[in-house]
Amino acid sequence: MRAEEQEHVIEVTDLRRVYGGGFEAVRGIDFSVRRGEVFALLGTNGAGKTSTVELLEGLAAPAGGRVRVLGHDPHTERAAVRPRTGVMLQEGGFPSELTVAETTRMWAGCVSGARPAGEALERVGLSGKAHTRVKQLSGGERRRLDLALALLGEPEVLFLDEPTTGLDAEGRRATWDLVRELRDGGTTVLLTTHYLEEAESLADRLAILHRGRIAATGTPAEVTATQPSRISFELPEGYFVGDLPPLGELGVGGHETDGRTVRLRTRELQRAATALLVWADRAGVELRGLDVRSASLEEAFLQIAEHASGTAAAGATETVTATATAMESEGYAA
Ligand SMILES: Nc1ncnc2c1ncn2[C@@H]1O[C@H](COP(=O)(O)OP(=O)(O)OP(=O)(O)O)[C@@H](O)[C@H]1O
Repeated sequence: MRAEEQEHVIEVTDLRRVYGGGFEAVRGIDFSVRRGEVFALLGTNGAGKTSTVELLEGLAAPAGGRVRVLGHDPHTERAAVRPRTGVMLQEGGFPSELTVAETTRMWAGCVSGARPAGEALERVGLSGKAHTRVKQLSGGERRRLDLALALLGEPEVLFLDEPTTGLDAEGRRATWDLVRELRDGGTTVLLTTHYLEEAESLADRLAILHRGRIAATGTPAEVTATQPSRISFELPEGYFVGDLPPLGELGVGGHETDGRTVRLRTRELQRAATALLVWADRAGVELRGLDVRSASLEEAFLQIAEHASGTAAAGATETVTATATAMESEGYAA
């Protein structure tokens, strides 16, 4: 790996965000993103994803901890960071009477060294809508316009807050392709998403946020590997669970039955599946509906969120009595 690829372009340490009234939306999180990586922030509604991204973008000051983007504090050294980053917020909020081309040109006027408007629109597949008024765009087309504007300055770091919300399957895939293309060109991308498939397919690494804390982080495969694999099948006629080989010896950590359907959970998938198939073969029976699968990111996400809910229940209503210096300074106070 080249030295510049190891460079952390985003570094977050014990980051906290407190809103007016003392609500702590981000409760001390740590992560870093290397140059050229796609990093996804996942989380349930209200987990703190947007609150975190806004701190990375320098839109607000943290209540505690430290954030560095390209080696600078994005809030106090905004002038050094802003020209090198592209931001796609959840709500673009453009004047709805302007056309797509006018909006793009207007935005380009605020960006130093902006690429031509036509090129940015071409990149996101909006060239055909250049003369359409923004108010006449579909939700998905607006998201693509947001993305075109974020790309105008050819940013080194791109922040995408739910970039594919409202896009149809084709639009979503086109956006994924574009993100991969940007990553391959060396752009660092931090995105938030509700779509686990999106994170699984795009992210080099991810963090699952839950109630302002990181509940799990790693590559999609590492996060998924924290969950057991599953085997399900129908018990053959005349057989009971007790007739199966001893489940504990197969590395099966738990099982459920639903009528004749048996579901096993195991961290030793190959051993458990092999023993089961050998048993069925020797008994001369068919395991109907046999389904053997590793955990998906979705299962990992649901398990982690559920577990974190249980352990965080006591702290769910936690607020902090923030000091005035820790409070938001940019109109976020309630
Ligand atoms: N301006 C604000 N004032 C007070 N609380 C806020 C403010 N903005 C957000 N919050 C609260 O902070 C928490 C985190 O919100 P945030 O928007 O960061 O979550 P999110 O993970 O992006 O959620 P979603 O997936 O729903 O977009 C929520 O409980 C939200 O209600």
